[in-house]
Amino acid sequence: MSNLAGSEAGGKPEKFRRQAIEVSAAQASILPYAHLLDCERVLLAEAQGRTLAENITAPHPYPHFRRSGMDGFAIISADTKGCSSEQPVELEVVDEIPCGSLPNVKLVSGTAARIMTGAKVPDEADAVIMFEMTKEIHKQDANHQKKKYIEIRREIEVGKNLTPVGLELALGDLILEKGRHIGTGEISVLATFGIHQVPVVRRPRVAVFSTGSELLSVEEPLQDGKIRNSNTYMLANQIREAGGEPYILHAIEDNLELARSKVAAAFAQYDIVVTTGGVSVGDFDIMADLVTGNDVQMLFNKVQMRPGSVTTAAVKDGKLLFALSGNPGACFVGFELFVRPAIQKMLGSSQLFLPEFSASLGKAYSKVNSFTRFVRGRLDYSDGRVVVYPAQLDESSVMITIKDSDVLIVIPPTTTGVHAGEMVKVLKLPRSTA
Ligand SMILES: Nc1nc2c(c(=O)[nH]1)N[C@H]1C(S)=C(S)[C@@H](COP(=O)(O)OP(=O)(O)OC[C@H]3O[C@@H](n4cnc5c(N)ncnc54)[C@H](O)[C@@H]3O)O[C@H]1N2
Ligand code: MOO
Repeated sequence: MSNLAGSEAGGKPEKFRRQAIEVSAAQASILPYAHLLDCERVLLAEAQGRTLAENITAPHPYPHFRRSGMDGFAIISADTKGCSSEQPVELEVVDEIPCGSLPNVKLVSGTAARIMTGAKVPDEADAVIMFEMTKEIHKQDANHQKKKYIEIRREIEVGKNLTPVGLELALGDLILEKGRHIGTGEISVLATFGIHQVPVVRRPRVAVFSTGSELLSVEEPLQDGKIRNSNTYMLANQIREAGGEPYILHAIEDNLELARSKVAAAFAQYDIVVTTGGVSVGDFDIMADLVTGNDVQMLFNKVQMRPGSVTTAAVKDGKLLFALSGNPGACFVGFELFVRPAIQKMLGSSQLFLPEFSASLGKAYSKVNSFTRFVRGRLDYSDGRVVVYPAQLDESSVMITIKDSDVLIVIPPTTTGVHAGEMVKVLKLPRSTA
């Protein structure tokens, strides 16, 4: 279906007269519309990957009791003063303290308590000597009662093998700050402090539309001239990685009015709408017109970047609409640079953008460009240095190298290309282990 409904001023439709803005300006224009979402509580076992909605402070010190670091004997260290192989000291073993139990007997000078790793050390003891450094001796007293002693042949210093109260955290310490992504270490902390209902920010609900009559659904057999809709699934995964909840909706047909009503309906239900394709200047590229309607405020429709120069963003009913390119490489990059920060901001995250670092370029990159390029790349750590290699095929239309990429290499506008060995800025992709 034709889409010649676009506003035509001066002969050419609006979509041909776009003003390319800088990436940072485009990113900044989005953020005021990404509002922090409300808090919900989830079970600890389901908290992985979520974002904390509240500061968590320590409800008790950790550890909260003095703990033995070894299997051995709790002793009063002063009893070992001056002892040696020539002058060993003998202590009577008067108690046995397994993990989880409390001491039964008050220790006095000359006595020791057998104790296991992690058990509470008797208050009177100030050190633990490990089994391997003692010799057990069995004796009978005058009443023929069996008694156990340990022989110690060296001085033991105060505090040896003993973990003090609050070594890791004091009562009231800030343990985890709101906005923090919950990963393995955070889960361990939350479990330690008994926070079994975790306050997290609700995930943004992100609707994904594809456009284009060339698209087949993934279960359909291949047809000549058509391709399967891979971007929708790629985007759904990126949304999940960024902390959002993807909702795959039916494709938008190349019909402007129908598209408008579908997008409007989506905004009633979802926090963000993302589309892929139909954003360039082709006869059936309706997204350009869709973002110029009365009820839609366009933020940008061209960015000084490759791939994805036609990436478009708009606001409708106070919510963000991202119209990403249909070319898989451009769609991928557009999401990471613009949609990810919006999702992260809605989650209250402290890290909105992909983390940046510098690395040496492993292979010359010779393409010239007046716009900044975000080139898919692979990290290599050989010879103790971080080197990045641009993908062999990095065209906007190429899909296959996305799977091999850890990073986006930022190549500034250049007329000469960048030589091997030059330092380049690199953006870490979420899948990266760097
Ligand atoms: N005359 C001009 N033509 C083009 C320009 C231009 O400035 N002037 N820009 C080019 C650039 S750069 C890009 S990038 C593309 C952007 O195109 P669209 O975003 O409008 O996307 P489509 O035309 O719909 O599709 C492009 C390409 O991607 C494939 N595609 C689309 N959707 C999907 C999907 N869901 N899964 C997988 N692949 C998809 C589609 O079949 C096309 O091959 O425009 C250039 N043209
Ligand atoms: O700018 Mo197009 O969006 O990739 O190459």
